[in-house]
Amino acid sequence: MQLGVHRTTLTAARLSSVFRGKMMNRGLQSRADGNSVNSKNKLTDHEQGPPQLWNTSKAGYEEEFPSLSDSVSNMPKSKRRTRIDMGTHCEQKLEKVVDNIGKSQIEASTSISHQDDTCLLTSFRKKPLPSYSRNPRLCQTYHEHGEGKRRSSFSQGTAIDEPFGIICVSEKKVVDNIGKSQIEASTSISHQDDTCLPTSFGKKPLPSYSRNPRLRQTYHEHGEGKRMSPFSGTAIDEPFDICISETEESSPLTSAVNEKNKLKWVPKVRLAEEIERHENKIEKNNNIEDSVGQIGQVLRPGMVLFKSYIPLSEQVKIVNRCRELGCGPGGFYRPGYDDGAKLRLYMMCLGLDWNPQTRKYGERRHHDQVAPPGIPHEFTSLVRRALDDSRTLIRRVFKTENVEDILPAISPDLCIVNFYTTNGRLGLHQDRDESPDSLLKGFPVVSISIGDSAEFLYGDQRDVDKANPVLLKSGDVLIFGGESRLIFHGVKAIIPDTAPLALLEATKLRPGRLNLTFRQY
Ligand SMILES: O=C(O)CCC(=O)C(=O)O
Ligand SMILES: [Fe+2]
Repeated sequence: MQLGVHRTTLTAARLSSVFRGKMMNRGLQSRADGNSVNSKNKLTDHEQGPPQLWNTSKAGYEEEFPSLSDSVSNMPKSKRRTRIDMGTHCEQKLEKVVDNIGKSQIEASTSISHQDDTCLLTSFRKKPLPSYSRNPRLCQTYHEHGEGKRRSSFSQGTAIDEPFGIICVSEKKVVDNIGKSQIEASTSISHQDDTCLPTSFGKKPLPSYSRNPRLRQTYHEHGEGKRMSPFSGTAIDEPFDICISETEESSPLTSAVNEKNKLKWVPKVRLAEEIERHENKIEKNNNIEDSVGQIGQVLRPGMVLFKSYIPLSEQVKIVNRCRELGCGPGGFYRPGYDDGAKLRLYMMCLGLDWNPQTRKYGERRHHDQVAPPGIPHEFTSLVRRALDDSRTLIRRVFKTENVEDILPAISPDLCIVNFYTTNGRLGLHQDRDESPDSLLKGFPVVSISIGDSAEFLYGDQRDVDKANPVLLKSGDVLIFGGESRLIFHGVKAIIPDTAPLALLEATKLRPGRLNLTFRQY
């Protein structure tokens, strides 16, 4: 296929010059200002050349995660009180429900809409509200409504049965009673499989989530998410745990939700089979099986896929290590933008910090100014091994010794760890925030997948319809460098219930996918 074309028409030297030409066209040549950390923050969109070529990354992410602010800004201000981004499909409509919560009635207007992620817009009048977190019925209703598109409005005296306990409010003010003090809370919950992301609290005395056992518990029951700091919208402690805790595991709510979700997963599993069929077509031309039975495919020059490359035992170690690192301060958090849009994944950086909003690297994490943990040694060895193997594969396929021109070697100094829950995804984008030198040399990105499979897309343009799908399963390693370094790529969907059972048993990894991308700045 693609490879055949390249193999017959492009020599390695020519590939290299074609590649260099492409990079120059992108305006990088004049900005090759070296590798130093000090130069890291110099790259801006503006500097990076014509917007039509470069203005893609953040836009790409956001396109996949439509901003809530548009719908909010069309509302009268008085109604913009609460925003809930559940990030899920909602298949049922929330009906008008009238209820008393404690002694006061509330008025809430809720609207959920999204394409396949759900955005729940809710506004509450400023009547004193007792805690929804103390009303178990609300919580249950919330879960029962599950996923999908919904629009609902609650009129005067409407009942919200509870869920909003860990409620999902982003654009302000839910007035609540917790214990004796009233709080004004602005929270953002956003989930795929039920994530709550409280974002900010007013200055009235407020028991912290982490200090309020009931809230805390609900928070964990709801799954995941990192809370955001009250003032800056940045992540604060209590990071997202990529594994299911023992308490959570035994929670009847968790099992009920999981059971229910399983039914919805069926069509996506079929999708996985379709992708696999497509993949087999590519494999016919480009497969090479090595001595230990690993399949290596050159998808295009500089782009190599190793199926089932990482043994299960090693996958287990990676999950455990990521969990350990990710549970610490500054661990997994859900990145967001000023306008309220959020990425549909959780992220943690190792080696260097990457700020998705500014798209800049730094030696300290943008959210807490602490240096991120280093890349564990065992991760670096795995990357080195995968790169060696891919270069061997390329040498064989291209029958050339100039493998450096096609896929340069790297010593990774940064790793972005993403965790996608089953509703996670990532819009088509280019990885182009590394140093100009790194990009110019085509230093590869080495990507490791663990957990549920992903429908990964890649192509020459930011166009989903023209992109090639490839299924990335647990243990697969994808490498793109050289001529393919600036390929558009993204994660269209996570295919639930596809992670190896043994991995789940050994790690208690949540439903979803762990992805690590290693790069050299
Ligand atoms: O999850 C993946 O496979 C891709 C991740 C990615 O593209 C990124 O982190 O830049
Ligand atoms: Fe990427």
